[in-house]
Amino acid sequence: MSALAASGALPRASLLQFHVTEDKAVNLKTARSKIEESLSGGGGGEKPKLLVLPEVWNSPYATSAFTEYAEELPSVEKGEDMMGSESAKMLSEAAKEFEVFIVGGSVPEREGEDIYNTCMVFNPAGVLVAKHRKVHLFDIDVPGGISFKESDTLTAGGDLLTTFETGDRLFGTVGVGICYDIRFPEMALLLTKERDVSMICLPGAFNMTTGPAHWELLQRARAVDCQAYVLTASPARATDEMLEKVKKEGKFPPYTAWGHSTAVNPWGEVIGTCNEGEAIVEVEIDMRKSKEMKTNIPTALQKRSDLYKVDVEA
Ligand SMILES: O=C(O)CCC(=O)C(=O)O
Repeated sequence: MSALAASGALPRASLLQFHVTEDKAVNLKTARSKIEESLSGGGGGEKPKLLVLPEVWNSPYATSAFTEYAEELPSVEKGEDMMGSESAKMLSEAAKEFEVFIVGGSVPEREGEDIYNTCMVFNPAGVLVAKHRKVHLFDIDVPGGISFKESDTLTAGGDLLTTFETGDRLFGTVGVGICYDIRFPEMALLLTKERDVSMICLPGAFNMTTGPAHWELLQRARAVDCQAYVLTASPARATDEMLEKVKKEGKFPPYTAWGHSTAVNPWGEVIGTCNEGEAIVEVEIDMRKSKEMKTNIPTALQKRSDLYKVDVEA
């Protein structure tokens, strides 16, 4: 039995769901205060060791806003050089101060002429350890439902598999995707096949059409496909009053997020979730459950690669 099991102390992770406004300074302040709140340890128990923030938390979720709010972000290779990015600086400082892994939701990133939807991950020393640029852009048109075209302003990332290491006493190898990426089982399957992830974190911002139908379903599906935990964090849904204000005074079209930040275990069970308002969802993670599933139902070994392949280009 591992020391972890003997002490009974399983590591915890928290999903931070909060409102996003048109005011970047306010968004930075909100995110920082939610990080602090999630680690204030009211119950006297173990503090979470990993936090997940929502997709696009420093800017309105509007294609017309991304260029204006975009920041040049550091690269993993450049370590602590934050390139003057306020968002990277805040996340790095908070990770270091509170000694916690932060999967920093996503923010619009500028590199040359291109704008990406990018997730940065900081380790408890405040070092950038992973960066994922959304690979599958959210371009859909559901008549009578939702039309959105991220590719109007965003460029898709070219690196499919993003992971970081937390060690076997925490969450093992963790994969990262962003929102629409969750619809592509091949990506999740490759995270398992190539990197043997125990957990996949996906900041997201589903909507009122696909949210009720697919948000939880996709998370449970990916958890069972990959035999891993799936953690998502969404912005809180704007209240009617907030939406009215944006419609009257706002610069960008309003976006109504589904909310419902959720954690699913490798068995496919929802172990933590919330409604549409601001929330902090804290869950226990037992990465041995992922290993157990992979041993007990060894689908990875039973694939008929003679008949079909899920493959990644080097
Ligand atoms: O897949 C969906 O239905 C929603 C995706 C989305 O909102 C996003 O990628 O930002």
